[in-house]
Amino acid sequence: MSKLTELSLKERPKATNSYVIKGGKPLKGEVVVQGAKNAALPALVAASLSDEMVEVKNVPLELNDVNNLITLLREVGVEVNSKDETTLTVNGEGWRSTELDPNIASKIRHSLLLLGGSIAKDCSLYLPLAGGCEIGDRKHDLHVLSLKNMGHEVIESGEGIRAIPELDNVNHTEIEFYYPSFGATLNVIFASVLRNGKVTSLKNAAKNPEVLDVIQLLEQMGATFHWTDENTLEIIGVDKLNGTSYRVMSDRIIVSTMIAAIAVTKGNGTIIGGNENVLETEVAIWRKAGLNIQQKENGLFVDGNYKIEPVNIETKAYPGFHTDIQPLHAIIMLRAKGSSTIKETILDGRFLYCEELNKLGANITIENGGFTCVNGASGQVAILEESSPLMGTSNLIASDIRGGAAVVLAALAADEQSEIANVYQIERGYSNLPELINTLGGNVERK
Ligand SMILES: CC(=O)N[C@H]1[C@@H](OP(=O)(O)OP(=O)(O)OC[C@H]2O[C@@H](n3ccc(=O)[nH]c3=O)[C@H](O)[C@@H]2O)O[C@H](CO)[C@@H](O)[C@@H]1O
Ligand SMILES: C=C(OP(=O)(O)O)C(=O)O
Repeated sequence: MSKLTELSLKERPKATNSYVIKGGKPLKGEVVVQGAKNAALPALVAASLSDEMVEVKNVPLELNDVNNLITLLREVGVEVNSKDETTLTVNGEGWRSTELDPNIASKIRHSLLLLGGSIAKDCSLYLPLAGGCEIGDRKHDLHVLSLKNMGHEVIESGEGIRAIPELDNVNHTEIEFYYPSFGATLNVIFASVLRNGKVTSLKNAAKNPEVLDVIQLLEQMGATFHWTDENTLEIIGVDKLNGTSYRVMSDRIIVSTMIAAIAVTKGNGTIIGGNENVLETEVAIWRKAGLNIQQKENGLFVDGNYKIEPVNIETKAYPGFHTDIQPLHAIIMLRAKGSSTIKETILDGRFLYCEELNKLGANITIENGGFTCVNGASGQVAILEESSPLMGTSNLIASDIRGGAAVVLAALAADEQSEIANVYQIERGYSNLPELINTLGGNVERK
């Protein structure tokens, strides 16, 4: 078993600054997607709640966010080792009270989950403000209020959050969310699973596939959950969690990325590991738009060589249209005959990528939608009109993970060459986007 040391991290290939994309070719063939970042990150925190070794398989180990979380877990005393290219072993016996390094904690959103983790392990934690994609005001009030409701001390300052477990105060707790926050649901779960004999009831819990994946891992570790109605999750605390081995689900956002890549280049191919059960709303919309998408035994087959009709969408909590997938949907709509709209109701800053698409010749305007987003900011609508064929350009910028990936896909559909900078953002969520695209016959080079 090799240890992921600082040295081995330094020995990783030199960071890529930009991608050079030569467009104009239909993507064809078969491609395999990696494990889901947004399931793997919480799975690693869940695994750290046991004092025994938990093996987590199908972890996208090359991702910047995964490496940052591993560093933070080690800072709090958790032992994390690599077993092979996609498997980590985690042992949480050494959890200790810590103040986390702001340089790392502030780079990722899911550093927030260490709050629930540390409380579960009866350790105090100072967490500098979490980061992640800059896609609007990303609030954390539900995280803080829930932990306080459970009886713990949580002190906020402008720079960070300090959580101090008060396990003697803990009793049965009822919590209700005004919105099914993904991260806050996980924090409630983590802070509750080890409260032996105590029940936490969470109304309006997030039920997205990544949360259900983590629940499945925790059940395998001996945790007890019960859905008392469609949206209320009861967590019945146990006194210990055992070691196990678990495989993280495939990344449904990368599956969607490859669907959009095939669609915008009018190609066809199979995305191995694709499962329409976790993309029901999105796949139904894309079929309505005209894509031929078929579930096969080994994945999703997509034929993009059809006329695309405009379809209007609105992002919503699962099972609604996923906000992370709307930039990829926009790429499919670039081919539509007629205008379409995207209403973003969850995060107010998610349309930065549209400016980059316009540099390639797209015809998108952003309007104030006259509604309020989940985070309280005023909401926007993107209006996508038909445009002339796209033309490559060299001054593209990746603003965030999914917006950045969307711009790469648009450049694939453009004539001539493009270059996109700031791909660190893309590589927080896609370790091998150029390789995935090149496997299908595309041409994306790292620079
Ligand atoms: C690492 C990870 O898995 N990130 C995903 C997760 O982020 P994250 O866990 O941050 O997303 P949430 O579901 O918590 O947030 C969604 C919305 O709720 C608001 N909110 C959230 C918490 C809170 O305490 N108060 C509050 O108002 C946020 O500002 C945002 O407007 O879900 C997002 C929404 O599907 C995705 O875009 C991210 O890819
Ligand atoms: C927004 C995302 O991630 P994060 O919450 O980590 O910024 C994402 O995965 O698209």
